[in-house]
Amino acid sequence: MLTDFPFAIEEIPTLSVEQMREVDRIMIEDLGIPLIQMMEHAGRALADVARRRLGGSVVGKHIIVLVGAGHNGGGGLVAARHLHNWGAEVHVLFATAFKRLKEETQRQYRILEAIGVPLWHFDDISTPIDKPTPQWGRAALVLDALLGYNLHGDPRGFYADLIRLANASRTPIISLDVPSGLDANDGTIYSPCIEADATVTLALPKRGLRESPFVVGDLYLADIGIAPEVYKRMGLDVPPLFQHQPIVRVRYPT
Ligand SMILES: NC(=O)C1=CN([C@@H]2O[C@H](COP(=O)(O)OP(=O)(O)OC[C@H]3O[C@@H](n4cnc5c(N)ncnc54)[C@H](O)[C@@H]3O)[C@@H](O)[C@H]2O)[C@@H](O)CC1
Ligand SMILES: [K+]
Repeated sequence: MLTDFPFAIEEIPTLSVEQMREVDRIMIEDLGIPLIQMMEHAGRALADVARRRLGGSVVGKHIIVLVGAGHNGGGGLVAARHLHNWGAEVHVLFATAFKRLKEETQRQYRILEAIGVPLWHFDDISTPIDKPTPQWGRAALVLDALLGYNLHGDPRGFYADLIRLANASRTPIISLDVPSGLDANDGTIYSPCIEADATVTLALPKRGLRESPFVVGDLYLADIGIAPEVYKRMGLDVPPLFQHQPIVRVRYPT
């Protein structure tokens, strides 16, 4: 199912970051759908694609989840929880301190802490940053939930360190929404940028994804429950993308 190519990217409206923010605003403020609900769908979709790309089961598989301060990070923490529940050995690496996390992301952090999923702040790990930490050698998969559509400029500090570590590890990477380091609006590839094997983007593709298939990898589109009325209100004509399944593959022009 997930391997179908029901839609070519040019058949689907691609959104600017500003339009995506407007989708969020209408959903939350006008329709009363809380962010945490969309975040749950986002993270669950990321976990589903991870399981599928690992052959259908994650039992005993070592998965590293890279998490930033924003809602992209929150989605990564949701995915970490579902993969843990499905039997994976999940390690979460944060690029920043708990107090810097956005409120909804802190909530997800506390849930994982209560469950007992290993949570590492990047500078807890004394390993020199230029050598992959031991887990990287064992990892079957890395999930990139460091930066989403609110990236501004070159990734800084531990974000940059984790991006370099992930790329250097040669472990397959699945990015949430956009590969961290790629500008969701104009496709600028900042330095460093995650080189994803796959990207699970949310609701509709962001414009920047069209320009750079080589860092995006295989592109999946995940249903996070956006009502068609939201797009109508924005003057967007969106086909019924998720009529058969909650996640669809999107193909780039050959
Ligand atoms: N409708 C949607 O599209 C939804 C989107 N969600 C997620 O929310 C994300 C956007 O969330 P946010 O607005 O919190 O932003 P992000 O999660 O994209 O990250 C912003 C954070 O990263 C930091 N940052 C930005 N540029 C940086 C740089 N160059 N170096 C280091 N740190 C940097 C900022 O300080 C900020 O804390 C989307 O990408 C998506 O993953 C979902 O949670 C909910 C619904
Ligand atoms: K990301």
